[in-house]
Amino acid sequence: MRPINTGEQPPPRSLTAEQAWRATADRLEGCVLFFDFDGTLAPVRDDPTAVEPAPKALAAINALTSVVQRVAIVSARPVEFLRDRLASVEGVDIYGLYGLEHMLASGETVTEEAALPWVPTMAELTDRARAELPEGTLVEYKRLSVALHWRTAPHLAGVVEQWGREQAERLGLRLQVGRMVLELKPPVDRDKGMVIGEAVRSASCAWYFGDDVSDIKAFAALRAREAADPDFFGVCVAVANPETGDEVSTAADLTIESPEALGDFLTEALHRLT
Ligand SMILES: O=P(O)(O)OC[C@H]1O[C@H](O[C@H]2O[C@H](CO)[C@@H](O)[C@H](O)[C@H]2O)[C@H](O)[C@@H](O)[C@@H]1O
Repeated sequence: MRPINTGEQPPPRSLTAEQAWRATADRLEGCVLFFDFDGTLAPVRDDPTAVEPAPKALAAINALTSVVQRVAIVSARPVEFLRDRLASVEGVDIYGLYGLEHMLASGETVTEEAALPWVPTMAELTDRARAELPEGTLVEYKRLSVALHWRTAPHLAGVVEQWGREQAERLGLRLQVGRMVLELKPPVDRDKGMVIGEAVRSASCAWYFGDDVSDIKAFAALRAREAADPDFFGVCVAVANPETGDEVSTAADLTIESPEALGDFLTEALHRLT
């Protein structure tokens, strides 16, 4: 299947973790750490409701919140889900549904107004998907988007993709591919790249950790910020997996083997930065 919404792939550059942490140490007060959730912080599971962040990564993030200026999660999941999974971490900002939702410091969740008229469409689409798609498809309703999963029935990939494309055409929705999933979203201009582009305007340094093609736009936003301001230091980190192939790693500066290995990497980072 042809990838959708992958964004521009920036050229790779040569950077070691050691060099990256050293440059970060010089800019700690203006440094933001961004993390994707599924496949990055949380190991992939068959059941999307059963995932939990890797404990070591979570513990390191908790400690890092008082070392850098800001830590934020940027995910396709709803804010409510992320808030529940990250309940043990204090001081983390949350952007959900590709930035259609975000959580304020007060704890209140704000939804992008342009997306609200699409709530009924998503509910109807969910009902239709559950009625029409073959058994084995997992339909995940997320209020402002619908994810169609085939992880436990890989043979259904083609049928589900075809159905999703037809519905997107019929309803005027946008598509986002992911790891054994196709997501239908409102036609509202909001993606991880836009979230990052806005969030790093006043930062002097930022890291983005991601595993999937939707994260490449976030990488591109860091590259763009760096191109506009040579003093800004951005680091793109891929969390490897066999499903996405090397598309994300190719666009990244550094690659980490798994969410569990991310825990080790962040623990090491804590030692380097404190
Ligand atoms: O932006 P992310 O935080 O990376 O979210 C992307 C999608 O993650 C979830 O699906 C993926 O993880 C599931 C649980 O491990 C797995 O079963 C599924 O195959 C993966 O695609 C989530 O369920 C989706 O809604 C997100 O779009």
